Amino acid sequence: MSTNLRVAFIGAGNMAEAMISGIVQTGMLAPHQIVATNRNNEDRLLELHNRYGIQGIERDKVQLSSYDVIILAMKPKDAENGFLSIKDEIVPEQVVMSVLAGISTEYMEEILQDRQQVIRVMPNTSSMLRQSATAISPGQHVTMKNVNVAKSLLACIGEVYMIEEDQMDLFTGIAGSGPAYFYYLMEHIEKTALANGMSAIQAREIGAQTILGAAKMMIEREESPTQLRQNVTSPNGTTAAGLEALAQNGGGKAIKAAIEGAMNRSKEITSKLQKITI
Ligand SMILES: NC(=O)C1=CN([C@@H]2O[C@H](COP(=O)(O)OP(=O)(O)OC[C@H]3O[C@@H](n4cnc5c(N)ncnc54)[C@H](OP(=O)(O)O)[C@@H]3O)[C@@H](O)[C@H]2O)C=CC1
Ligand SMILES: O=C(O)[C@@H]1CCC=N1
Repeated sequence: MSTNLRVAFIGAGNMAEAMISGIVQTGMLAPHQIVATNRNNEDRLLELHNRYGIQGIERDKVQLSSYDVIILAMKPKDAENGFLSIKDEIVPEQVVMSVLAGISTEYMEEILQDRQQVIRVMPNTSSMLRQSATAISPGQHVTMKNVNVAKSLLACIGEVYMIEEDQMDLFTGIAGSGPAYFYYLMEHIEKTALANGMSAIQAREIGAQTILGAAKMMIEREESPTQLRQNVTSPNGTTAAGLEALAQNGGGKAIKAAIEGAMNRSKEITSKLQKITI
């Protein structure tokens, strides 16, 4: 499905690129319907233009009034500057999405004012291959039409989940930050494989295929993860030995700590920013 929608990314880093890559692949928007801008890295704007055909334009040359959707994608520490920099150029009919961790719709509405339509979004970098798990929480002034626009735009980058905003920190801990936990796991798989004589190329391919296969089983089969794990585990076999070593080394606790660590950091960002604005 193609549309006339025009989308502006304010912030042109890793997350913006992953989303642009996914959106352009679907053909829902032609590249010229997308602009990306940043603070001052012109080489990066040219790079995105060369890779995806989108417009990469310096901030002061982007006419925000001609875009339907504005997606903020700078770091949370730059949120205040970022939001204030668009405030006087937008109207409430436009929808402002933010992918910033810890930035609430309340913060966005307060800083932008005028009953601005806002949506908090948490994608992940698997957007690059259209495999993101993306959450959205609409603000209080956004129309159902624009929620649907957001859903169909974000469907270009993977699965979309509409969640209550009080679950957004947890979602961030599981899915926004989540790919990094699997990359970390993979780094250790590779390291161990190399230390035991396997080539780096083989280790990467075999480790990734194993993670992919397990993920597909969890998506396509009805058995619980516990059942799927038990199906791999023969009594007194190799998996039992591996799982025992994992438990003895705090594997489960480490996963819980990782998710809660990220979740708590998201909450901390929210409360620190509230202190700045109030
Ligand atoms: N990376 C990830 O996996 C995910 C990230 N996010 C969120 O996405 C956001 C961006 O992360 P990421 O892409 O990794 O960060 P990057 O550091 O890669 O990119 C940040 C971008 O923001 C730009 N920028 C900063 N301030 C402004 C401003 N005032 N106006 C316009 N552009 C500005 C920077 O421009 P310049 O280089 O010119 O300074 C840069 O292009 C974060 O808030 C993060 O929480 C959400 C989900 C996943
Ligand atoms: O690390 C971060 O803060 C961002 C948000 C989720 C993933 N990356």
